[in-house]
Amino acid sequence: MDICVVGTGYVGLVSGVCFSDLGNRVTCVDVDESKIKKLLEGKSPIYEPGIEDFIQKNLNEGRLFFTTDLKKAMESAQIILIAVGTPRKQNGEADLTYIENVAESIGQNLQDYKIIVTKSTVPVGTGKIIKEIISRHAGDVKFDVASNPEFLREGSAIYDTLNMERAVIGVESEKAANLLKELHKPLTSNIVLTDIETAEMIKYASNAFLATKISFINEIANVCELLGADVTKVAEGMGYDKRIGNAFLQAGIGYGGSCFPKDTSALVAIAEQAGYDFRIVKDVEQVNKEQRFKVVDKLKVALKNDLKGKKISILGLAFKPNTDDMRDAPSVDVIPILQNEGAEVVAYDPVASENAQKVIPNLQVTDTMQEAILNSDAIVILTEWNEFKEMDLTEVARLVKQKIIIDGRNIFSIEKMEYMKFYYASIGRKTVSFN
Ligand SMILES: NC(=O)c1ccc[n+]([C@@H]2O[C@H](COP(=O)([O-])OP(=O)(O)OC[C@H]3O[C@@H](n4cnc5c(N)ncnc54)[C@H](O)[C@@H]3O)[C@@H](O)[C@H]2O)c1
Ligand SMILES: O=c1ccn([C@@H]2O[C@H](COP(=O)(O)OP(=O)(O)O[C@H]3O[C@H](CO)[C@@H](O)[C@H](O)[C@H]3O)[C@@H](O)[C@H]2O)c(=O)[nH]1
Repeated sequence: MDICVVGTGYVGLVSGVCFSDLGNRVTCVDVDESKIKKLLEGKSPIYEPGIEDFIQKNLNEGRLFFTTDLKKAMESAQIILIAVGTPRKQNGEADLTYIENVAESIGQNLQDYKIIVTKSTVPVGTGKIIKEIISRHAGDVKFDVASNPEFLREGSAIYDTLNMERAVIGVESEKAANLLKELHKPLTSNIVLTDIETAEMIKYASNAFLATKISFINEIANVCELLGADVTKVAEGMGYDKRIGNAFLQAGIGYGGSCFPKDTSALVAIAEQAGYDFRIVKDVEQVNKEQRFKVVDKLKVALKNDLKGKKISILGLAFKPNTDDMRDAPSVDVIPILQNEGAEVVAYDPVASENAQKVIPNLQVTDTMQEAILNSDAIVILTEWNEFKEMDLTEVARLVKQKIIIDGRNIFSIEKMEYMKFYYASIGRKTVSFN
């Protein structure tokens, strides 16, 4: 098939690259000239393990193209995938400016029948808005709109796409249904065929449910701390029950990233506009907002409320491992508090330092973990990179000034920390103190 993908962020780029690897002819369009220039050189504007090999292979084999020219890109396409951003507005709603602009441009350039598919996460009813905008410009040219929400995770985006658990296809014509089913055939046999509004809702419901699991286990963790129970064991004990499942039960400093925070607040806004008060999701958001500050409280306890002049080593800046994405990362809220309290904050992240310095003022970063923890008064773990899980604690003990670790991601066992004689405060488990 011939596909045009609009937007080369995570979703556009990864779907474009994967569909092209499956033998389709794919042209990816972006208004950002610097991104297209990089992509034409086979370089990825986003950090995603394995993506550059995929880009280069498909560019070389002549199935993958990049351009800033939407008109040219959509000329021979049967399917146009819209994958532009839908960021959060001040009032919590999804901002549809990019979507509406793309719909205008598609309408202005539509010459023959195409299916215009929204992969971006958009409020229920957006498919209708896109259709209206395109119709205004398209004259007599026939087209279909469809919804095909994306479920990939950053850091495992290619794997998630090539091994997708389901494809949700929201359509209003049989022709569109057949073509989109055909497109997804090599990827999954679990195709949920529905109307456009339902498909749009499936995406928000999925993200809000996963966010709910996280806030739920974090509240269990907070109660565990008060009662002396261990949340990691509680999660394990719950997770064997297939009705519950073990995924998304890792307690910590809560969720961040480009999706859960904005999509939960968009769902609250969508419900509100429909006249419904979505109480559970509002509480999920509130719990999550507070959870990231647990590490600050624990650090203050460890350092007896005196952060002034203390060297605090932050390990992990990105919102999760295997990405350099800083959108809604806990580090963005945590680090300025420590700086304001007079601490000397030094941070290390395997890939996100450059992006972090754009959003956290006066952030001092190092090239290695060892430099970051040298003479440290306390280490604070904000992201569970493998490099941190595998750190040599004997070496750490030698480098730091005080053997204090505040772990926002529960990466070490309590037993190991007791054995190594560290002060170790984590989430939802007992604190290991100096004897
Ligand atoms: N990031 C994820 O992991 C993920 C996963 C599933 C769904 N989503 C959803 O997918 C959508 C895209 O997310 P993202 O993280 O890939 O976005 P992003 O913001 O990283 O990238 C969007 C891209 O679209 C480009 N763009 C904007 N207007 C354009 C136009 N008129 N023409 C061409 N290109 C244009 C931008 O320059 C940018 O490169 C969002 O709705 C998001 O909620 C994201
Ligand atoms: O048990 C868990 C699992 C995750 N997280 C946090 O939750 C956030 C989101 O993690 P993850 O879901 O792995 O990353 P995303 O790349 O944001 O992916 C989510 O958001 C995407 C955008 O909508 C969806 O496509 C994916 O299906 C959905 O998992 C991160 O901050 C994680 O640290 C936890 O705190 N505990």
